[in-house]
Amino acid sequence: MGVIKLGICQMPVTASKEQNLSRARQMAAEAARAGARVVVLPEMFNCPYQHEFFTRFAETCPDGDTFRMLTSTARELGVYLIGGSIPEAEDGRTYNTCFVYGPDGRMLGRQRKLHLFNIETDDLVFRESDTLSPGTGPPTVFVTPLVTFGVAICFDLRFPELFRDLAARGAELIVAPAAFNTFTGPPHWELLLRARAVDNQVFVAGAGPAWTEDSPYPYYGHSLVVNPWAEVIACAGERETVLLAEIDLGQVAEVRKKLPLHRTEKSTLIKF
Ligand SMILES: O=C(O)CCC(=O)C(=O)O
Repeated sequence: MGVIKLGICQMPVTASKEQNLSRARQMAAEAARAGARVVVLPEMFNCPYQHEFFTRFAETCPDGDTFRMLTSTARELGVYLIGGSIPEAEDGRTYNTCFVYGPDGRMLGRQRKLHLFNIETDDLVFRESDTLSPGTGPPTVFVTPLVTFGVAICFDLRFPELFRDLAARGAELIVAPAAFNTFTGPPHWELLLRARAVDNQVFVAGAGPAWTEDSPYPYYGHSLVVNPWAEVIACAGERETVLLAEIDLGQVAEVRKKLPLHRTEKSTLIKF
């Protein structure tokens, strides 16, 4: 059980795809220079979180500038690159998809967002399902020589059964590329990440875009890494930053030994 360094690129997202790709690459390089072996980008890192951009910026795997950037960055830096998410076009639909690359630049797999973010409050109205389609099928667990991890995208954080499933299938780390906002972020973001960590006794890492004065969306930032005891071990503010965290994977077994939640007998149903 090793200790790995994780780097989260809390980057600004602009209306220029080219600029977003180059910033993602630069920040991933900064994380790798600081020793990160696993680098994470935020949700919709190549595209503003707005409907008109989802279809306009969508790419079909494996062709497109974003795929080329992700594969060459992972290979040149020799890192596992968890490519946040991008709008992915397939069969006339658009998905919110995370593509994951190994240190040799090979794509290891993809994870589509399973639960679409629909919200209607006084502060924020947004319906992802107006333009995007949800992923289907069981979520992927990525088994690598470094770490076994799963990916859940943003709103997926609100569905504990997804995290339980990933943990039950061996994930020691669950990475959540996200784009929380300044309304639901303050009351819910840290709470959700810590809750998913304490439920499942895993590391949880959330990666959001940075807030800027001219952000096209009220990004919350505050990328966060939580250990299996639900303690925050690294936390960003709202601004652009590369957030680094040392992840001691031995803590997963340690915490599970101290508090064996998932080995207890199923409770007996008593009928009165
Ligand atoms: O769940 C929330 O409050 C935010 C979710 C979100 O922004 C997203 O899924 O993109």
